Amino acid sequence: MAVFSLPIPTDTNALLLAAVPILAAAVWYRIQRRRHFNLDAVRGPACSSWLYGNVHEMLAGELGELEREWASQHGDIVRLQAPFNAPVLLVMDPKAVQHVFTYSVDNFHLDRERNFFSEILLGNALPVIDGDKHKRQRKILLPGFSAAEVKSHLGLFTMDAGKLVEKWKRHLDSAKVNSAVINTTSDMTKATLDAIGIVAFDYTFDALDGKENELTKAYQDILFSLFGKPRPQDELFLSIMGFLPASLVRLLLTKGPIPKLQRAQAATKLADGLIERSLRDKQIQASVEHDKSKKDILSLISRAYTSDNDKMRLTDSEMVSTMKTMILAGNDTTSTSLTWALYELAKHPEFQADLRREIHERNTWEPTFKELESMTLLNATVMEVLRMQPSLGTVYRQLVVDEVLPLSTPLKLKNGREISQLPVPSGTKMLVSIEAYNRHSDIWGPDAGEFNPRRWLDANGKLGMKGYSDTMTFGHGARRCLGWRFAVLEIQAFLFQLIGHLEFSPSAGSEKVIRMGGAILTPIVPEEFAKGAQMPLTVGYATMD
Ligand code: HEM
Repeated sequence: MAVFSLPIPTDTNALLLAAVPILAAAVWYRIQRRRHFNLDAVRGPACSSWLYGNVHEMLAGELGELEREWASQHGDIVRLQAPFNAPVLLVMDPKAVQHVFTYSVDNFHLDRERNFFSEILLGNALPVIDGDKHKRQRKILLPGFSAAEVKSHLGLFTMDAGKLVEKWKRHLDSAKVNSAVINTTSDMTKATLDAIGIVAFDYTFDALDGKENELTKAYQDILFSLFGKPRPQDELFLSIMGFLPASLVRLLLTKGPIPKLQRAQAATKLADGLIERSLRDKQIQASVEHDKSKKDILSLISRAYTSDNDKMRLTDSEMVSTMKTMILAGNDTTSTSLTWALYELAKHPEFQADLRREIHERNTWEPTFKELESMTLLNATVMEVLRMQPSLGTVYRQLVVDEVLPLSTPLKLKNGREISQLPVPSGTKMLVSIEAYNRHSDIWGPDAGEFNPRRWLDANGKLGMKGYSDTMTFGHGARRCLGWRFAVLEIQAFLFQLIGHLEFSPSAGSEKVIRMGGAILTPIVPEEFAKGAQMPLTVGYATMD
């Protein structure tokens, strides 16, 4: 019998039956391909050191510089090298970045080794935990960050911004000058620390008034000193930690003679003491008075703490960790964004003048939440600054399952083959670039690298459809920044006062400023690296219309 005369199954069941082995073979083939895909096939820059790798070159440089160069040579996913030739993927492809954030808590965990350092500062807080623990804690905290709660802090933000304006005006008056160069970043950090102290746990730092406070000093530049400008041997140290059990690493880091970490330990000890004292007072207040009028986050959480529902109750150590997170995650990020906002506006004087006009048109120094929300240029400025200058330029992840990354643009491999999705094995480490997403020309057009707040406006000059969630500045998905509404309102309120009252222009120092990533996007004058964050701008009185 000829082959062609073999009976061909014609009914649906038989067709399905025949399709099963074919489908199974296809699935098996895909799984095998995923498993056996070798990341060495992904292109990346040459690396001269097997021992140190080349990740540190990127983290120690100006944010975005090397990333852009590598993307133009190798594509939007680049293979870098950690010490001992371990692959690290630099992820800049927009679809892949979104995918990582969306599945962060389950599949793309925090980087194990870097997380040990965050743990020293924060304990078992939200930005340090993964999986179900993370989901539970986030559910408890979310109500404290709702739009209604956040609105109630506007008066405080306006007052603190007013204090900063007064301080800089006093500086000009006492020097009897109309303008002077001021290191804006230093006072900005103090002003936002004062705000977060009250907002988070009703604590008065009075940092802007120059009150000596051990905690203020301990937290000054702490993230930059811990994570900023890593050296090759720091990356080697991290890699060696990867071979050790977690308990031994924790022992080494907490008891070892590492100056950076000793400073972090000291800051943590101080913060723990202060927060534990405040916490005890709040718990007594919450249980005795049932005072629902207090809006600070600690009061809100304390009320939850007295809840009868076990699942909705934070433990003592979780409460302390949460408060430390508010100070660390909420302060440097916001003050940095504000500092970069002044820098961008100083470099764009016409736009600064237009924004000032919009502020003066309000005829008030105490705008309501609704008024701030309705201000076209103010919101366009905040969105554009957050796009161009994301406080966290890069986040670190480690895959805990085999995954396939979807890609916006096909990726060319070393052998010339193009792939439209990238299989990545479990355990792979990744640097996920928020900055690359925010400046990607496929999303933002050919002028993606330029500061242009008007890109947020439609043809009628009104705020268009895009909003704060269109950039990756606050992350995305299950780990999206809990405090984004706080940050946006605080930045709006501060810019309203600062631009309304004062005028900012570049100085000789600000022309030299570079953007250091690694930790928080920090403005640094390279030849004065030891001085830490600096943004020297010329500050003068604004012309009142
Ligand atoms: C401009 C200011 C801010 C920026 C750019 C920013 C950015 C971010 C980003 C990118 C993440 C996600 C990190 C990741 O996926 O690994 C994050 C998480 C977080 N942020 Fe912010 N943040 C800002 C302000 C704040 C403020 C004011 C607070 C609190 C008052 C805050 C609290 C948090 C917390 C608790 C998390 C962890 C969320 C989670 O893991 O579920 N942030 N932030």
